[in-house]
Amino acid sequence: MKFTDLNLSQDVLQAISAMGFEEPSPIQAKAIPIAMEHKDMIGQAQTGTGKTTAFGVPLIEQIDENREGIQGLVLAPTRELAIQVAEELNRIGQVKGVRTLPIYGGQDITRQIKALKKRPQIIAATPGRLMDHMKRKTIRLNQIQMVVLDEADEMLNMGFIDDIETILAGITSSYQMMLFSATMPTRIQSLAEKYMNDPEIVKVKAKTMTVKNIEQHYIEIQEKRKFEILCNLLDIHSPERAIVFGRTKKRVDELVGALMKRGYSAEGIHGDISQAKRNQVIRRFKDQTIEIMVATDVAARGLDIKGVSHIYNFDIPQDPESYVHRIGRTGRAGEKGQAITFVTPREISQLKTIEQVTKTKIARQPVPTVSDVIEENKQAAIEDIKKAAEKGDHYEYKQIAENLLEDMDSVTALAAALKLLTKKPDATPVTLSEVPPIRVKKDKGGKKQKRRGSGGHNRRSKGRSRRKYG
Ligand SMILES: Nc1ncnc2c1ncn2[C@@H]1O[C@H](COP(=O)(O)OP(=O)(O)OP(=O)(O)O)[C@@H](O)[C@H]1O
Ligand SMILES: [Mg+2]
Repeated sequence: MKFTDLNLSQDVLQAISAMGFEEPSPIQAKAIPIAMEHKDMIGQAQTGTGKTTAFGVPLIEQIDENREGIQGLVLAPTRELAIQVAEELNRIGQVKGVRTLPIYGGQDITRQIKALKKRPQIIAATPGRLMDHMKRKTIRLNQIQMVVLDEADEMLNMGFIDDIETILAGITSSYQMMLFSATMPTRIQSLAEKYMNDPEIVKVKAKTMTVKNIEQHYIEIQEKRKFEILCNLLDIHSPERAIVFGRTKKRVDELVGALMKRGYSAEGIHGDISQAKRNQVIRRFKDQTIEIMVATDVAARGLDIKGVSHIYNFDIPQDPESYVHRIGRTGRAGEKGQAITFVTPREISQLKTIEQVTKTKIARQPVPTVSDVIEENKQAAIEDIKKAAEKGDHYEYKQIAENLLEDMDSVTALAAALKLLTKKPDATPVTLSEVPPIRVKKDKGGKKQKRRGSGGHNRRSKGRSRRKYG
């Protein structure tokens, strides 16, 4: 199957080819023709398999670029995702001249109002900020023809459902609705169908919910040993880019501090960090100024960052869906990735639930020791020497080396040099607060505790909080 088989306009084909996509991914091949027939649909495919373009192409195709008014609306659960989706839609719409504006909390609203005057045809928004604009009448939803809920199961979860209903009720035109996610629990799917008109379910079937090119392991470990072991793993793996997921905002802050103390380049993202700072962290993570991003679940969904080679679940995720999305930040678009989850002895049943629901076997891995780290560092020192020897710019050391070898044999000299070159694990003392264990109790109706809030930030739960989001 080729993109040219999908009945697309020259403008969109040209944009897709400029994006470097050679052929449609399975979800794109399945979903695009159905969406182009103006049908409501629920699209489900694994993480990192191109769902954004699967809804982006039909969205752009159906926009009349010469008409005023917002015709397309994409809702996303976090600000970073709204920004990212807008970027991708702008790429797809580039040749056709379709403009998408991200609308999200934490950014100066007058700046957004100014940008809205340039008449984007699509907005990619977080619900909270969109509702602000609806109240101020700076965004009108009387021309909407297409609504997409990206991360639909999350958007229809307890924390967002009222906002979604308010937004949908504010749309006065008739529209096509598309829902996308890598996960779609049955409960949410039946709820979703209430908002849609006889939707087509478009699923890319796979044996497991998680992507097969992600190697998955867990390490059973006591709470207080987690940090040492994380450092050992980071030293052994030397990840290109890694995301470390922690359970709470405080946890994330403490982990960033502790990692920095040990000399790692890490920064954090969660809901209490200013949006400007959050955007900066993502930027610095993308350009590799920092190698480690520590995050709450605010970064679990949808984010597409090239070169994320490792995911560390410092704290086990609250539910199987969260696990799928967190580890799905690696192994995207056919790349390989590794995911490691720390499990305390009392959390083993939690791990079993994740394995059952995701139909995945997560292999147990022994706890890496300091001698594993030293072994790895020795190898690294040898590699460094080999590289330096190949480079050949050590002329001025040759005479000293020869002098040295008059006093001792070459093996002794080299062994001593290797010992000096081998990095010692950093043992700078750090302390982390204990986190309370997760509770997976359900309330009487079997529903999740209600989460409230907007734009993926400051989402406070009423009463007992069950799930802490950034
Ligand atoms: N047809 C294609 N050919 C090659 N690469 C593609 C194609 N479509 C999308 N991609 C790339 O694949 C990556 C993942 O795409 P995308 O973010 O849309 O995945 P997703 O299915 O939405 O994942 P998630 O469930 O995590 O949100 C992106 O970097 C995107 O540029
Ligand atoms: Mg996505």
